[in-house]
Amino acid sequence: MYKVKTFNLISSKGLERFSRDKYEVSSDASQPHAILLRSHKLHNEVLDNSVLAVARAGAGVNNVPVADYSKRGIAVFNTPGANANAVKELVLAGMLLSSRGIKPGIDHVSTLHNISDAAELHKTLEAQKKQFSGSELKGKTLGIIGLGAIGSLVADMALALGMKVVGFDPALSIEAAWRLSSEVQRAENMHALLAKCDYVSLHVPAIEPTIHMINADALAQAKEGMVLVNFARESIVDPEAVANALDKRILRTYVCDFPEPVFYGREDVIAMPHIGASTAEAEENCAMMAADQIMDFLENGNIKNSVNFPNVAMAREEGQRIIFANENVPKVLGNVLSVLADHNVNVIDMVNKSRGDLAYNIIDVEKMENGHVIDAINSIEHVTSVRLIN
Ligand SMILES: NC(=O)c1ccc[n+]([C@@H]2O[C@H](COP(=O)([O-])OP(=O)(O)OC[C@H]3O[C@@H](n4cnc5c(N)ncnc54)[C@H](O)[C@@H]3O)[C@@H](O)[C@H]2O)c1
Ligand SMILES: O=C(O)[C@H](O)COP(=O)(O)O
Repeated sequence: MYKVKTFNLISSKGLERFSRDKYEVSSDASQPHAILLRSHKLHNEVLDNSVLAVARAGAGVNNVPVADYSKRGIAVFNTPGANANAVKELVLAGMLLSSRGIKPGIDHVSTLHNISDAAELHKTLEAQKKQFSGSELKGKTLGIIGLGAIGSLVADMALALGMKVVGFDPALSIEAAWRLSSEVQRAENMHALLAKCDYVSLHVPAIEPTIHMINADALAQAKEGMVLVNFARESIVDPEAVANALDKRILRTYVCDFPEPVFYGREDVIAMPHIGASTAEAEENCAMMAADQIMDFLENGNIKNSVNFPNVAMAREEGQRIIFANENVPKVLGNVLSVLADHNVNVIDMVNKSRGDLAYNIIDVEKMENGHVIDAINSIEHVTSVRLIN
């Protein structure tokens, strides 16, 4: 029986993927084989040695200490693109809220509840509505920083609305480049993008090079009156620098999914409670993808959408499967094969792949009589985890 421990509310559509005869899934599982979570922060959790995999039902893995887990041979997964449409739609809402008097207009209407005569109410509203006029998105320029799953959908949406789109992504993958519309203009650097855009939307992961990438220096380059939209992470912007740019009217509005104390009381900040991915569809997509990835990893050792391990998949053969991870240094695979030879174990098929400092291996072998093989592999220098699947 495999045990999966959950944090956060995970969609039942995902939890139902785990068959009850093979899996025990609960928020209080002890000695779990896998963790399934959303935004719960794992940095302060002591993780049982039983854990083989951590799956983030979502995109951002900044709540998971990935580097520490890599050293322990724990595979970390996310669910690329599974919530991208939900975020894209809220980006549109954010841009519309920043451009039209939608929120103040609705608030104003609710203050007129004591006018009981319909004709008088209509007359008052018509007389006052000029305070809530705005401008259109069509014809304006949107800059997108980060053109991955979300950024590329935001680009398509903006082009369909008649906006011009400028993008910046120095780490763009080939796959993401294929997805991108040829109408997206490429900015040479972030400053060039900031200088010419009426709206700028951030879609980068929270990693060392992106922390506070929107700081005082960057905002000094911004086109006056720009709207900054941040559905990525709070740490991508320096909140003090954003507040300062709003004070100086360099920024017209800051739209974000990550409220900060410094923004309270400001009418030029539209802050939402991290609900970019909070749609039934996104929650289901993420949970189902994460559950499938955990099951294929636990049952077959296959890896898809890991953020620290290489993608590896090998069809199952008769016999048994040995799976091990190791530091990516010479001789480890050779030493493991020597152990198998010493114990008279016949190899049927194998795959070895590396990613950065890590290597991952699947070896299918004829059924072994000797129970000490796994212990022997475990004691080889640089092997970080090993297991046997029957
Ligand atoms: N508000 C929410 O609820 C919500 C939901 C989903 C994702 N997110 C956030 O959005 C981020 C992006 O999600 P995604 O699904 O598009 O991820 P993704 O991995 O598909 O795309 C991220 C893109 O950012 C690019 N990038 C990396 N460093 C960069 C840099 N320094 N400058 C410019 N581009 C850079 C990458 O090359 C990649 O193309 C996530 O990491 C997460 O933090 C938030
Ligand atoms: O990175 C993500 O996928 C989002 O921030 C979603 O977070 P959530 O799963 O807590 O809604």
